[in-house]
Amino acid sequence: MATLLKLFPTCTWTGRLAHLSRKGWAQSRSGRLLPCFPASQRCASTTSYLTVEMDDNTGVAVVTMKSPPVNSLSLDFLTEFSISIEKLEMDRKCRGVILTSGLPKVFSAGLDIMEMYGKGPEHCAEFWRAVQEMWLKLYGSNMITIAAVNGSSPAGGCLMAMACDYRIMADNPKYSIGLNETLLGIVAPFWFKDTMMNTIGFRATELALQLGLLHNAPNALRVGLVDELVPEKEVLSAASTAISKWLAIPDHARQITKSMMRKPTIDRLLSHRDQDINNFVSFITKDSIQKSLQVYMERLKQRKT
Ligand SMILES: CC/C=C\CCC/C=C/C(=O)SCCNC(=O)CCNC(=O)[C@H](O)C(C)(C)COP(=O)(O)OP(=O)(O)OC[C@H]1O[C@@H](n2cnc3c(N)ncnc32)[C@H](O)[C@@H]1OP(=O)(O)O
Repeated sequence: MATLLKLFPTCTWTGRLAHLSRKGWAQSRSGRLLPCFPASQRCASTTSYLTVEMDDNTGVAVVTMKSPPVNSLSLDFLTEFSISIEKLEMDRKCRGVILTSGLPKVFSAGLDIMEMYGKGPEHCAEFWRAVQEMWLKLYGSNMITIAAVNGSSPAGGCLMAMACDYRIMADNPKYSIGLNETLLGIVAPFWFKDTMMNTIGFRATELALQLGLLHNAPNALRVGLVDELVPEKEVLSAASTAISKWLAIPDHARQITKSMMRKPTIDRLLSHRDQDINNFVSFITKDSIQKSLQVYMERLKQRKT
């Protein structure tokens, strides 16, 4: 408990653990005093954008993104996200993470466009490093990672989901997922492309990236961008069921296998990290690209009227 309190300073215990720590014993029917073990030990910590609920019994943490209106990935959000994943990674009891959204209709709207619009080169560089960090933490995690995609998930939101080991999406044709960067007049970087290729293969990625395809849920399942579709209300419970299969595999064997599959892709970014930041900064600060972002944002806002 001490370790978890160190990791989650704002931690509040739920279930019967608080009761146990006060009393610690229960009376059996025959009247004997028996040590009382809690049925479940849950620990929840909340930051500005995330809630992390750790269940010590299962070793699974549910990370819920809650940054209204659309869970866009701002610099602050990304920083908090990476810190939370790092903390879970260091927690020896945590073997798996379910990533989901606490907002209706949206898993994540992807990178916060306002972090890339009208900002100077230093800010853009800091932002891009945070985007890289989020991906490195998630794609390179030793933990089992399941994305419970309970809403739309364009661009950076899709990257987040693809960085997980398994994706379950709400069976709602109104929800879409994909790397739609070209629709904004921008280009998905090589490691976004690599992540998608590793997920759905070369040809499907070539089509998806050039056309900026946002697949609705049934199409996402068809191309293999998600692994399961379930009724919206069941996304989280389906993720719990799915993760139990992964938990049954010995950690060391699963982790080495995961690393074998993902390391070359991760190493490619690590060995070009600064160059990738410089590319991003010089691309995104171009007047023509700034104009494209402005037009895209205006269209987004007009859609509502
Ligand atoms: C060399 C490499 C160079 C560059 C690489 C860059 C890679 C970029 C990756 C990205 O992730 S770019 C972001 C792409 N994201 C999108 O295109 C998503 C846009 N949003 C939507 O499609 C929808 O908002 C939605 C997610 C489907 C949700 O729809 P809904 O109807 O529920 O909400 P609404 O559209 O009304 O939006 C509410 C509110 O939020 C603002 N918004 C939406 N998305 C973003 C975003 N990504 N960043 C910042 N702000 C966003 C939207 O404008 C509305 O604002 P308002 O209430 O003030 O009008």
